[in-house]
Amino acid sequence: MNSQTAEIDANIEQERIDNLYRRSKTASITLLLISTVYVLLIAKSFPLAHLITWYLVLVIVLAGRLVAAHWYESARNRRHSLTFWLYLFRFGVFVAGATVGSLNLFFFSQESLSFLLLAIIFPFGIIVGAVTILLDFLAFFLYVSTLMGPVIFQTSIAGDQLFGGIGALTFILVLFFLKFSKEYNNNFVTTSRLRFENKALLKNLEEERNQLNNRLGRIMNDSSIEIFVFNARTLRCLQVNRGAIENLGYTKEEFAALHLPDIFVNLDLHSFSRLIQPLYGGREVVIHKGENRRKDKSSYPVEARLQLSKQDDPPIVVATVQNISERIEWEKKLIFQANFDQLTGLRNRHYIQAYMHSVFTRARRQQRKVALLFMDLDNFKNINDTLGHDVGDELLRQTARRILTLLRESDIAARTGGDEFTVLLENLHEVSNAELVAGKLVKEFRHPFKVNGHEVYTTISLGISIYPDDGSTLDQLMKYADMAMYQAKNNGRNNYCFFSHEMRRSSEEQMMISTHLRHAIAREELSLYYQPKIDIDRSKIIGAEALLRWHSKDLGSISPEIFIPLAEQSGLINDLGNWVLQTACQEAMEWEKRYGEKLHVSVNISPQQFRTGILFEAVENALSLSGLPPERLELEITESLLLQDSDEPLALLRALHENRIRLALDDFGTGYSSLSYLRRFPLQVLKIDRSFISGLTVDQSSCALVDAIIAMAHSLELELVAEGVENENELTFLRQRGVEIIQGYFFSPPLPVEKFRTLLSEKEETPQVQSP
Ligand SMILES: Nc1nc2c(ncn2[C@@H]2O[C@@H]3COP(=O)(O)O[C@H]4[C@@H](O)[C@H](n5cnc6c(=O)[nH]c(N)nc65)O[C@@H]4COP(=O)(O)O[C@H]3[C@H]2O)c(=O)[nH]1
Repeated sequence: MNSQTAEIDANIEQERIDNLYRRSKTASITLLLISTVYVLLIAKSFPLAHLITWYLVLVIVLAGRLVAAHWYESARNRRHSLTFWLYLFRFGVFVAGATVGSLNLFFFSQESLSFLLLAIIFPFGIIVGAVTILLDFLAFFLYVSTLMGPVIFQTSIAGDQLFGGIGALTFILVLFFLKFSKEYNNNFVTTSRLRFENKALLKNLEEERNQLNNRLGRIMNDSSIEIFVFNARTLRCLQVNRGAIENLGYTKEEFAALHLPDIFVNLDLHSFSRLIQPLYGGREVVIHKGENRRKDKSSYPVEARLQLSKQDDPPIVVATVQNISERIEWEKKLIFQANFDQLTGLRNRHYIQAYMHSVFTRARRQQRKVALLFMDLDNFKNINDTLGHDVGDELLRQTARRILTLLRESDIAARTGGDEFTVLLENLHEVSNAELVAGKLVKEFRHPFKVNGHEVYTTISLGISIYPDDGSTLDQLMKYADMAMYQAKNNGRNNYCFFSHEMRRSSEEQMMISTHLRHAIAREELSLYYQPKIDIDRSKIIGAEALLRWHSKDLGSISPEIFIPLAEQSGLINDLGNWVLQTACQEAMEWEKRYGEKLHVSVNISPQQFRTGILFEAVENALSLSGLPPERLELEITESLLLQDSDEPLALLRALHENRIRLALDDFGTGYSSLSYLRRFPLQVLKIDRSFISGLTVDQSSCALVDAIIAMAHSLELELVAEGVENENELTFLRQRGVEIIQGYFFSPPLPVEKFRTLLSEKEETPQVQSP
């Protein structure tokens, strides 16, 4: 039995005994009254002295019970145990029952039936009352047996059948009363138990709730969050937790004199009432972001959750307040990270994207234009690769500063990519204003940068698009400015260019051509033409240059001068280049097989093919597939490749040279032709560009230049090829200066495979001018 059950049992016992003693007073007095009446009723039939004696005994017994009840009430639990009081009560009941019952023992008459009924009804009446009063079965049993025992005894010994019958009936009724009392007592115990158990349960719940409240109270009090309780009407501060005291610097007593506006900056009675209005309408919480003022008048940002308790009178507002300084700092950092470029501190692409909407709206409203200037550093990649990333980063930082010095405050500059910068010029009256800024920017970048001890030269190419003339979305404007920038680059870099719709058309056209070009190999639309190279002295074809042709089934014939740059831009040049290498090598082997001619074949190689690093493998592959000896393959490279800062092309050219592949420098004289790089690179052939050849007969300077190139080639022991020879005069000029190999329309244009084969099969000493 656990302590709670024992306690409940003790409580039930206590209640039962309380009940017994409490009711015993009334019961005793009632019994005295009934007995008095009864004695008076039978006084005539029995000696009076006996009856008075009995009556006195009864009075004494009942007085004893009253004293016992009084004694219990005044001294219960203090001096004696419950068992003592129960025994005492049972004893009292026994004595009282025996006293009353003895009446029928001593004063019984068999003369009259009415006496008999009276003698039975009298104790029965008492028992009926006792059933509900005597909540102790043993006490009831003692009472009933002592009360009724004498009557049953007297009737059973009377010898009269009727008397005997009544006695028997009385006995049965006594048994019934005993059973009833037993059940009544059990009921009492059960109901009391239930009641005490419920009470204990409620007490437990209450204790738990108090514990929880205490714990919550403690936690709330110790929390760093500030908690304020205000009178909702007067806004007087009623209660605060430790967090509030510590954060605001007031004492508890000082708080008691404060009102909400003393703590919450910018919240007076009126604005606060408006703020908490929804709480009266049923909303649970109102969130208020503002500032709290400390005692020293400093303030800090807070987020307050306001809740209303309408049950209190007057209603109270509980404000749970959190210092959000750190959160705001984080938010600021996040906003910065999301919108600003970490390296340069300029805005980033995300910012521009988010900002553009309002820029367009403003421009529409004010009927002004917006210019988007898009630029990149012309040789940033080289600087980064050769001088390192630290220099690259610093250069970008200085670029940002340089851009900012030229802009007005209302202009927006952003870094929108690696070395890409975007400038937004709002509020333009004239498009020419944008041109002015663009011109200043380009000019500014002509001055060198001082970066980590290096003097770095970098120019910018800049494209401009205009809202709303060129486009109405940021994507369009960016795309068009980008196109314009590429145009600026094509125009020779270091300048700016406005977007034009012509540009867009040509860009769309280029896009379309690129798309078709992607499928050109698979659709077998490509072919190679071969232009013979003639050894003038021997009047003999000594080789041929392979020139790519594309006849698109959808677009018709497209010049290599159009599709080769597109292939270079899109990266397709590698696939095309590999195809050219394989086809040309195989064809050169065909010439040998068919006509016994061991001619060399020249293939043009784009600088892009050098960048990917797969050229060497592609050359090896073409040679091994065709079986062409490497010394009969000539690769024509352009000057721009040799001008690259990187050592990669040089290493590759050396590797090709070591593998006995011939290397020719194409278009010599058009770029920065210089002796130094001619010496550095393992070249065997120099091709004089056709622009000089065509100028030979008309222009003295071309003659001088060609003379110089020839002298240079001879001094370096390089083989010379003059391309674009179109007439006798040019041929004579070149022959006189010792140029041995000629290529040009004068002898033959580039020919399709079959025609070139026919040319070879004819084996004419000097080929005649032919048409393709
Ligand atoms: N006016 C005139 N032109 C003459 C004469 N003789 C030859 N030509 C043309 O001059 C160009 C010579 O090729 P290129 O300078 O390498 O210039 C080539 C070359 O840079 C590029 N290209 C052609 N095929 C390929 C290729 O397979 N790969 C690469 N990477 N580029 C190629 O396309 C350019 C143009 O090629 P084509 O249109 O075939 O133009 C060819 C040829 O048809 C002449 O007497 N007078």
